[in-house]
Amino acid sequence: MIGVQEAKEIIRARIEPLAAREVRLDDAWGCMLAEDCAADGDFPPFDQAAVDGYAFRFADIASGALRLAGAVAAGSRLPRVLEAQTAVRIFTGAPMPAQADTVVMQELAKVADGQLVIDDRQLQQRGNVRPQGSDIQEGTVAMQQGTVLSPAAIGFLAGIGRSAVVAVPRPRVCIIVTGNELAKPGQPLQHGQVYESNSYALRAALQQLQVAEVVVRYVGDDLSQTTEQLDEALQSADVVLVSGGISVGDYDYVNRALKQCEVEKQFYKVRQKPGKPLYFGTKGQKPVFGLPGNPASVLVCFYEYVVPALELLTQRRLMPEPLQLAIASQGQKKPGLTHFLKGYFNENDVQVLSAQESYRLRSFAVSNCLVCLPEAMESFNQGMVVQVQPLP
Ligand SMILES: Nc1nc2c(c(=O)[nH]1)N[C@H]1C(S)=C(S)[C@@H](COP(=O)(O)OP(=O)(O)OC[C@H]3O[C@@H](n4cnc5c(N)ncnc54)[C@H](O)[C@@H]3O)O[C@H]1N2
Ligand code: MOO
Repeated sequence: MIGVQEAKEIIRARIEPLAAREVRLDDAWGCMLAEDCAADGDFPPFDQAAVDGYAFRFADIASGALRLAGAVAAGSRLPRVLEAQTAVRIFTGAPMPAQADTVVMQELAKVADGQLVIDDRQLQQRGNVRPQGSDIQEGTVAMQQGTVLSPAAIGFLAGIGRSAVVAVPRPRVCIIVTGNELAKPGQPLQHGQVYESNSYALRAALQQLQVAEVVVRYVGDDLSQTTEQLDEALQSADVVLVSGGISVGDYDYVNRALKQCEVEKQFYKVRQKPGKPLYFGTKGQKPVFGLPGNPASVLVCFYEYVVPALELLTQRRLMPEPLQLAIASQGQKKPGLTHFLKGYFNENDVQVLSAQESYRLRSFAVSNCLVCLPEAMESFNQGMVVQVQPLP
């Protein structure tokens, strides 16, 4: 059995960032750009009217009245040339006619007897025009490698005509839920059954981090079923999480299925509570976690080991920074295992919650952090400073 730090170091050493690939813009939100994106043209692609009003040549105002001659709507594809001493009706986003260089807002102008009367003292040449290339010019870097694509970044890239980018993709995570005793929430329970909750907690935790695409598969306590589902998951997912079946019981088939699927064991069992029978292996580059099935063990192992793995795969920081805080109560602890306790912290201290057993989520459900008590510790006193991992 290995210690927590050693387990974390093995994960750090074995996981490589996901290879960048072409990602459709529709799927690229939250992904990290792996290329500099240069603009293929000028944007805006032509001089545009910035308001609804009238376009004309500024110099013509000095030479007398402007006659209204036609209109240009947004989307108009017919190139137009402005004749001398004329103005055209124009609308926001419409292409400026050649020769026109200024737009007056319709609220500050009127047309009388076919002639434009301007009442805008502030108006200057090129006023109310968005010049071609004023947002970005052809060949310039629109967005740099390493940028995490926000909704606005996705919109910006779409606006310069990109439909795909080379990016570190969102990992596809497959959760395999094992257990004959599991019933779906919402269905009546038979004797001996419990409600299946691990896939719900894991899916929600992954949704909250917004880094992964999640698929859930269910298997009974059966070696061939487990092997078959694991095999398919290894082919379609970037990360495989198995819930339960990793301990030493007669119906715990996950270890054998992992061997049959030629997953290379990197470690099994960690000196920690909860989650002692945690398994980590790799198939090629793909990480596989066997998460001990007790609901609190699954989630503790997710936050302590799977999230760091996702951070390595996606090259993004996902967990909040750990804190050092004074503990608000005293208590005992068995030496020889690192304990991860469900806690609640505020700016002053951290409270260790009751109901720490790994079969129950009651305290976890209202906690905001995990309190990490080191292996050698035997007891803790009020005021002792401990490491606290805030939950996302
Ligand atoms: N002889 C030993 N027995 C056990 C040991 C041990 O070292 N020696 N370790 C214990 C520890 S610690 C844990 S944690 C569990 C881990 O066991 P498994 O990973 O094989 O998990 P299961 O046996 O399948 O389930 C454990 C427990 O959790 C419930 N469970 C499982 N899946 C779900 C789910 N999706 N939703 C809700 N609840 C679930 C399951 O019904 C069991 O009660 O092993 C101990 N035993
Ligand atoms: O470690 Mo198990 O996770 O105690 O229940």
